Amino acid sequence: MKTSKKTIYLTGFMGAGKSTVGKLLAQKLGLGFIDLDEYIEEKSGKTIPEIFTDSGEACFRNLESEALREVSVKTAVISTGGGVTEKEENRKLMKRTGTVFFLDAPFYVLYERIRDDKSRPLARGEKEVLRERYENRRPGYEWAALTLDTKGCSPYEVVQKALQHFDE
Ligand SMILES: Nc1ncnc2c1ncn2[C@@H]1O[C@H](COP(=O)(O)OP(=O)(O)OP(=O)(O)O)[C@@H](O)[C@H]1O
Ligand SMILES: O=C(O)C1=C[C@@H](O)[C@@H](O)[C@H](O)C1
Ligand SMILES: [Mg+2]
Repeated sequence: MKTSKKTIYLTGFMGAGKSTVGKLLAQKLGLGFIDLDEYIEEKSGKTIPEIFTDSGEACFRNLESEALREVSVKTAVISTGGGVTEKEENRKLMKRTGTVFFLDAPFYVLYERIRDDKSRPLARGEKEVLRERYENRRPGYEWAALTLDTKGCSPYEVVQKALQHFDE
């Protein structure tokens, strides 16, 4: 499938490279870049760990959906948070307003990328609980229009793979 749509959503589990790849892809396409997690942090004046600690995951999910609605009118590469695909309303909104990519990798690859980074509240707990979350979320990710396998690829190589899906 080729795309010419100007709003690009990158989805996938924590550590898939959405933020890293999104920034590079936006440069290559000459589009703006929005990182949904950073957008939420700027809007709320709190870091994501602070939001989770002060208000809990359910509150974060509401802020996330609200932020997604706001950015969905932009022409940009939008790197989402790892849990944005959990809600059907978010998946439908992304599909309606842009092209959705799924950055895929096996759990063990992702775990190695995120295990020492404490900025993700949901990645701080037990490895097996995180693996279960990954398995439960896969159908939501697989719902994307385009899947990019990132295993063994550098972020630059993932960008090259993504670019193959765009019209000139
Ligand atoms: N293709 C890749 N190969 C190796 N390391 C990568 C790759 N993509 C990202 N990384 C590294 O993995 C870590 C997580 O990447 P990044 O923050 O982009 O993930 P994310 O998908 O945005 O995660 P989150 O859902 O938590 O926002 C970073 O240290 C980044 O440098
Ligand atoms: O996978 C998730 O649920 C999350 C991923 C991050 O991008 C942040 O949105 C937050 O840490 C939650
Ligand atoms: Mg990110």
